[in-house]
Amino acid sequence: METPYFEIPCVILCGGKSSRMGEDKALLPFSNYPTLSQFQYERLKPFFKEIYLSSKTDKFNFEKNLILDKENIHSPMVALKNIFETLKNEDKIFIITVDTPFVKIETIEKIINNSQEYSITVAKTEKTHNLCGLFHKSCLSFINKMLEEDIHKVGFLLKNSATKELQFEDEDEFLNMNNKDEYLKAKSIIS
Ligand SMILES: Nc1nc2c(ncn2[C@@H]2O[C@H](COP(=O)(O)OP(=O)(O)OP(=O)(O)O)[C@@H](O)[C@H]2O)c(=O)[nH]1
Repeated sequence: METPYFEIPCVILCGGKSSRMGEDKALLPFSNYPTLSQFQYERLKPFFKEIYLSSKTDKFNFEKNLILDKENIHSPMVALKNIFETLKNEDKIFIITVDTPFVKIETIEKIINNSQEYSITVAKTEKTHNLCGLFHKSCLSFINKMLEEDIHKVGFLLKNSATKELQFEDEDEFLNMNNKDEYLKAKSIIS
């Protein structure tokens, strides 16, 4: 099979509070990398025309492209706003979270290839993976409207946009690390 290459940017969300983890999950060691952020960045980089980390501060100790949030409040909606405003010449951006290191490239390819007529195309297994998918810049006006009204739920954005939820079967692929148990589980899978 040919290695995919996507002519769009990918942005990895790394600026959350990590309150359930108790420490910044973006900076936890993972696999052979000093941090999960670097793992996710290096793993996805070869497949996209550009790759970025989205965060509140430059807390990363490696060479990378970075998009800093302009607002201090913790919210993925704030991150999405800053991403679209920074990459303003891009129509479509692939968004993924730092804490989902097992999402397959074939899955990303399927999402991108099935996104044509939608504003947002995200992965779904039993639940919808709101921040694993392709977002079109047409979302930005609704994101701004939500932020004006202090609404921060990504689910609300999806419900009110032309969203396609693409079904996948492998739940393990979407393992995300919110707490220490999930981190230990992910580490045992990767090593
Ligand atoms: N850039 C940026 N990313 C964010 C922000 N808030 C959340 N994220 C990212 O969005 C993704 C989903 O966040 P969650 O895992 O639900 O929340 P979290 O804040 O990291 O963790 P909890 O405090 O335990 O809920 C993660 O990859 C976060 O790093 C933000 O304000 N700015």
